Amino acid sequence: MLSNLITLKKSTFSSLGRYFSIKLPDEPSFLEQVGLYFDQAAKYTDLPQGLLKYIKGCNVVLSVKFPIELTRNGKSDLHVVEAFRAQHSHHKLPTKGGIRYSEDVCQNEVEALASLMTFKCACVDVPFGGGKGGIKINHRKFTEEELQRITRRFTVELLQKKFIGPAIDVPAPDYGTGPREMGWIMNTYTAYNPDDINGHGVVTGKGIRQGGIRGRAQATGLGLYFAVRETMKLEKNAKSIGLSVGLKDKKVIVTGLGNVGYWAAHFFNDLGKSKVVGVSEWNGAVYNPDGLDVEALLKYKQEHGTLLNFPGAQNIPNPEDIMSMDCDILLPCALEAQINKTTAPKIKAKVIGEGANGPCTFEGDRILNEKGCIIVPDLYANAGGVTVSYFEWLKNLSHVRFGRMTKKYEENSKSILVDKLETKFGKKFTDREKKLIVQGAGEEDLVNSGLESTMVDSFKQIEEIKNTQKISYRMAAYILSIKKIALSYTDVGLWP
Ligand SMILES: NC(=O)C1=CN([C@@H]2O[C@H](COP(=O)(O)OP(=O)(O)OC[C@H]3O[C@@H](n4cnc5c(N)ncnc54)[C@H](OP(=O)(O)O)[C@@H]3O)[C@@H](O)[C@H]2O)C=CC1
Ligand SMILES: O=C(O)CCC(=O)C(=O)O
Repeated sequence: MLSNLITLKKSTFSSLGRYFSIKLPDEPSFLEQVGLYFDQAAKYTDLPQGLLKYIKGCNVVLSVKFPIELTRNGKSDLHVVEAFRAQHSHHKLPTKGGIRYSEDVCQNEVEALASLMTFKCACVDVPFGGGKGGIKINHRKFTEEELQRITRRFTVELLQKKFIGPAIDVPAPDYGTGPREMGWIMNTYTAYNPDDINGHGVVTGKGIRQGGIRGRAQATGLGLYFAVRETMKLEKNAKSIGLSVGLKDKKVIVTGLGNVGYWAAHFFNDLGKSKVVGVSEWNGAVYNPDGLDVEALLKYKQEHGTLLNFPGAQNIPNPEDIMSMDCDILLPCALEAQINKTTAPKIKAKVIGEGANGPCTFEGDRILNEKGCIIVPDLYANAGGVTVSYFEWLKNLSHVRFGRMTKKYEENSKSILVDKLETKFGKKFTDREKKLIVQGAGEEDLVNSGLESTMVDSFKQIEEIKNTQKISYRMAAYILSIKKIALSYTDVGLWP
């Protein structure tokens, strides 16, 4: 079956599913928007048109419909579930990308998201092709048991079509999914493939007990923090938007207090010493110009199911309105197209850090650039998640936790060094100093350091192209990615 799919590259299997994503009035679809960015960037390369066309298009898309038995109001009936998985590029394998649960899921959306995954992985040197999947459901309307049956059934559909496996295609969390869903997928895969010793590597973003990695949950938010931190470190950037260098005391608004949004808010507060003044959710937003207590806000959301009426904050009933409130940095961390032709002119932020995929439409991006905003683009800014997913996959293939073989050895040898230094200089370190110097790196330390180094190195590569060509960060990131993907094809040539 896989060989069939591969020979039918560039075709799609969806005659059944809804094709188009939510179309804003007068704006192209999500997939067309990614195509427009790609075409704009491609003009800065001297790559042949045929190769560019191949890199741009989505290789294969699987569209399935399957039945689930549901009981509603005491009556049992079949409910038909629609789901998709797109593999945009096989220039590196496995393909990689999240699975989202949302009522807006459609073929156009998963293709757009899968292509962003290809460019994202290339941008930060993560050796995967791009993939993305989605189940068209409102996860809030199903019980945990029903969600489990839907997830496991979709996994079986993927298995039957050879669309999943540690060497083929490796899903991860996205909007509406998390470690729980990844655990169900892994358990279903390993039940059908008990002889696959690398079975745990079939998904990333799993819970730690299921073979997940410490630091994955935080990774996208932390990566977003590193990305914006690097951008605001540069004096020329800060000057161009009339702000001081750095993140300290900058007013931040976050849309979506989910996995990406919460951790981004946490790190901007904690590490950046910024002030989170506004946060939105799908059913409302809250604003406080003196700063919100992010940890208390998350607890409030978990207890009340809403952010509204959070003590000391002003309610903003329409979540979209939060984007036009006063702030320096806006972090869109919910769904795509939030910043568009209508909302972009009202935005007061000078810096946009794209935690979500595709939060700015092509027109929204044009308007913000015209206003002089700095946009740290999705394909770089939210790449922390897939970077740490790569580390998790490596952990699963090597069957050992990072740091397990080295931590104690490092501690012993550094203790000897500290003792020698104390004897030589006749002075003692304090217990705290000693602990800091001696402690060996554990899994989370190594993950965070690998993530920071990835985000810093990629920023330098993007910055160099930006300066040479005098273009936006988005264009520079696309050019960087397109050139890397092209090289992986031209290095080996075409076969057969
Ligand atoms: N998870 C990851 O590692 C990565 C995710 N991304 C992207 O980040 C974005 C968010 O993903 P993730 O954080 O994982 O998803 P989550 O499901 O964890 O969080 C999304 C949050 O957005 C809220 N929300 C929904 N609609 C709106 C709205 N109209 N306005 C404001 N908030 C809204 C949701 O509310 P509620 O909880 O009530 O549903 C939820 O809290 C997506 O675009 C995803 O593709 C990108 C890279 C990696
Ligand atoms: O962690 C991954 O594999 C992918 C995360 C993701 O879906 C994304 O970056 O959009």
